[in-house]
Amino acid sequence: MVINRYEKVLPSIDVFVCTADPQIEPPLMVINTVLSLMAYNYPPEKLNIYLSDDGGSDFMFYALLEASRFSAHWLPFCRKLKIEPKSPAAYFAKVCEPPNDPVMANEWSSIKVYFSKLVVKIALLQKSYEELKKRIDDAMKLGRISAELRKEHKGFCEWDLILIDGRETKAVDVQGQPLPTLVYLAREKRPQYHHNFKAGALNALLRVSSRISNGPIVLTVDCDMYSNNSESVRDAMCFFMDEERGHDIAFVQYPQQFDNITKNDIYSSSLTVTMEVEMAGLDANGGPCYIGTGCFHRRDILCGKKYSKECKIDWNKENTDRKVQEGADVLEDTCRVLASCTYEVNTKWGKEMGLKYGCPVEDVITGLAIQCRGWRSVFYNPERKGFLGVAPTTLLQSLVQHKRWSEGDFQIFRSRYCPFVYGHKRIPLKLQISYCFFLLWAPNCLATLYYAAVPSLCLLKGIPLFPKISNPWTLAFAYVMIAKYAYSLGEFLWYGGTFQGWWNDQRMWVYKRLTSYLFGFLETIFKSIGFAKSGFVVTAKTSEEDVSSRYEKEVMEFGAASPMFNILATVALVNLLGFVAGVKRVILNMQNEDFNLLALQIILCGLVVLINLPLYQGLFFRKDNGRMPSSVRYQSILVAVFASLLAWY
Ligand SMILES: O=c1ccn([C@@H]2O[C@H](COP(=O)(O)OP(=O)(O)O[C@H]3O[C@H](CO)[C@@H](O)[C@H](O)[C@H]3O)[C@@H](O)[C@H]2O)c(=O)[nH]1
Ligand SMILES: [Mn+2]
Repeated sequence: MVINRYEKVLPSIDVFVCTADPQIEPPLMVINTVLSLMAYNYPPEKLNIYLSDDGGSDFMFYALLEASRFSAHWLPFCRKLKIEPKSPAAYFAKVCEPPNDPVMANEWSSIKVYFSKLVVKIALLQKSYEELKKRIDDAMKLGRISAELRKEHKGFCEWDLILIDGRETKAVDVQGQPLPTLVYLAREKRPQYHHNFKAGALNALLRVSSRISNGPIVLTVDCDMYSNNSESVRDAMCFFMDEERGHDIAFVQYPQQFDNITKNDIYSSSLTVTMEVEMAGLDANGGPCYIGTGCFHRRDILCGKKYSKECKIDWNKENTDRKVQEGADVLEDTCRVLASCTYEVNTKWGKEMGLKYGCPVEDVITGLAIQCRGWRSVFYNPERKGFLGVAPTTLLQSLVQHKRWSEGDFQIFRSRYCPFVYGHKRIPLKLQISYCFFLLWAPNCLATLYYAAVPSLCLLKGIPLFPKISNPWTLAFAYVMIAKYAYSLGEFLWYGGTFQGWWNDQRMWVYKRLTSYLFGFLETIFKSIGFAKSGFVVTAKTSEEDVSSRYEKEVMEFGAASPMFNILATVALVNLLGFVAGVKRVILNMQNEDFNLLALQIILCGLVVLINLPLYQGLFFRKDNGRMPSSVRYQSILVAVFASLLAWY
């Protein structure tokens, strides 16, 4: 293996973790991610972990401080027991019994006690912190860490960031082995400067890390995506350090996979087919897109370097060139400037350097630009999953997430980065087309909207839209439909899904098109004429107890009112009315042509009704808090009845 030959010259790596909001991304989850990354099987002096906290929360800082202390116990423990995964929460959730060996068992128990205490401590603190915050006017910003805790570390008062300086001799764990460097960064923000969400955070990290450790390889991870495989760094290095084919590789992308998927995956959030089939397809057509998390980059390329035949890297040189000499205090001063909100004004950051600004999917557009500069990317999907994250656990969260994605993707299509224009002669045609498979999600809503509404409305009046069922051309329709769905079912089952899971996936296919893509489409149009501003709605990673218990039971969660639900409920009701009217018409006029004329339409309507069963249940039959809010119920009944009456006359 390349990696063994290169052990001495392994490049150092800077791992970037982003978090934005301590309320919906609990610090405890974030530090578990950080700890799992610190425990990579990689020389610790070459491993540097950076946490960007866009929430700028004292509380997150405190949790990270605790994590840095805990790591001195946790890392030796991981080494000794060779455990996997190396996120303490994920590990202890899976392994409830100590090992058989009595000495090991002792250690196991004591570390578990330490960790449980840490969990309780942080949980209690967060609880009192949140209570405090609630009581005190938010604007006063008084809800903070107690004075006693503040005295513990100067980072609470000053702008301090290096929690563990791997270069220092005292940065060792309880066994005397070196610890990886750990850095906390809360970049400066001011209302008059756009902070550019995650892209801005990653660019600040790129600059700051270049002063502190300057690793030639950078890994970006979302705060919920803990490392599930401690070999990932070494595996990725094999691609970059390959003597024959490594020189033009810009990034190695792992799939996004999740820890909290239920058996039948009610919101279709496992993205199995996307990750296993579509990403692999992109890989075969020229390289996967960058999807934000679980991705190893070469720093210079991420910062804008163009490809040329001569740029072979010498990993021997790479390592000695990059050593940083300054002491921690000087470094912190330099870094403060680099992370200030004015630093990027009139620079190329966000345009030609680093991650691109102004697009809700900063990752995809940045990856596309890198590929267009002549670089290759690699998709790597090992058997033991590399990263595991938290998938949305309510219908609305899932729809909102897809709105951001489809909107961002469509925005790329309409921008100067459109693969057919910008990618012309830069990337292969097949890759341009593959990109558009995703970039054109949003306008896809129009066809689905038509098929979900018009045939059922026409059915009310008995207007036929499709060929007669006795017409031989119907066979062509039938063939396409049956082949398509049989194929998709086969694909789904092949990758370990269940039949019910596939059915749920079909439902989400319809729902995403009727809401997420529609809103994404409209917002892109509004934005281009200056009516809307870009945002980034962070996906929640926790939920209330009854919500998560419904998620476990795979009961669809509606709960809050949202215009998205209004659309779904109205379409479902129109189809129900259309279906009933169609069936009635056929039964009443048995002898005449009606059946022959309307059969296909009735089948389509019937399928839409069938797929909407959980929605009718939420509208009319459920009593729990997750049912459809009554405002949505009344409004959608009103609109559906009105539309049906219009269609009737
Ligand atoms: O202003 C912000 C907003 C978000 N984030 C972080 O960005 C990450 C992704 O946010 P999340 O709400 O989890 O979005 P997802 O839809 O789950 O993210 C997917 O889609 C994003 C692009 O839309 C990519 O950036 C992500 O890597 C990818 O996992 C999280 O770690 C956030 O903490 C920030 O650091 N600053
Ligand atoms: Mn996420």
